[in-house]
Amino acid sequence: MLPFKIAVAQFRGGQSVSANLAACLRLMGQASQQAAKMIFFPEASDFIGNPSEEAWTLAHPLVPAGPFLERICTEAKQLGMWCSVGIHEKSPFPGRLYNTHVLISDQGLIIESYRKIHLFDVDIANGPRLMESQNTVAGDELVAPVSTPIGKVGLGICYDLRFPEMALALRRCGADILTYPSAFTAKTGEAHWEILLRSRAIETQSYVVAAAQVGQHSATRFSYGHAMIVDPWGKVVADCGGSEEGIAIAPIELPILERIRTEMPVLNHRRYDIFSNQ
Ligand SMILES: O=C(O)CNC(=O)[C@H](CS)NC(=O)CCC(=O)C(=O)O
Repeated sequence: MLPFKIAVAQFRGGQSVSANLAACLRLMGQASQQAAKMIFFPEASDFIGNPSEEAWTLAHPLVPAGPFLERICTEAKQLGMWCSVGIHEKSPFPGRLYNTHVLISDQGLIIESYRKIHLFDVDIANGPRLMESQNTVAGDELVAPVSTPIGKVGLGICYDLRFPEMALALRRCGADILTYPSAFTAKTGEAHWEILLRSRAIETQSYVVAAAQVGQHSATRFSYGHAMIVDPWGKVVADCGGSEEGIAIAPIELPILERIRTEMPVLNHRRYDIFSNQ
């Protein structure tokens, strides 16, 4: 049997949920034409760059899901395509949201969700100053990798990819594919994005799939793009580039992953007797 193909997507999100939804549906159509079994969308695919009071009114819980997620689920079912998507989820704390990664099956069902555990509170000279925790509540759970037709998918989000202990924990829990829907800043993206993604792939010997926001979202917000797929050897096998909306396709070949893990069994070589597991 041929390996399943997946599509990693990028687009320039904005404040309008309907415009962002239209972009996602366009990209799902393209992925379907190329026979992708699963599509991966960026962090904050529902909206990005809105004032926080407006974000609170636009966000929905997962149950019942809001119109954005409902429509993506319907399309996933119609096309028979699995889907990973980053959205804002309304939290029980007034005015505050979770930054959530949702996994949808080819039956259009929400199979799993993960709330970002590392929040991006940074202040870089001549670079971004973003205080995510001002309107976002951190999740506090790692979610077990999800069985899908392409393999077991471990869920992260954006800034999480800077924390190798999380990637390794997902690998120990059985992940074959690590996913980081993202909205990386231009400055940090240029310096770190590809290196971080390849590092997580090499050290966990897993596929890494990172969908991305791209381009200018608002006067103050610009994302780096380069949505990509990295194979378990650390090779970039798909890259959407730094400017355009689009998808890039690659096959997921689990036999290659198994061979790499067998030939160099780094997981078995870890010295937890010296370096604590925690
Ligand atoms: O708030 C939203 O609506 C969407 N969320 C984001 O854009 C998040 C939090 S501000 N961005 C990142 O985590 C960038 C990380 C990054 O750029 C790095 O680690 O260098």
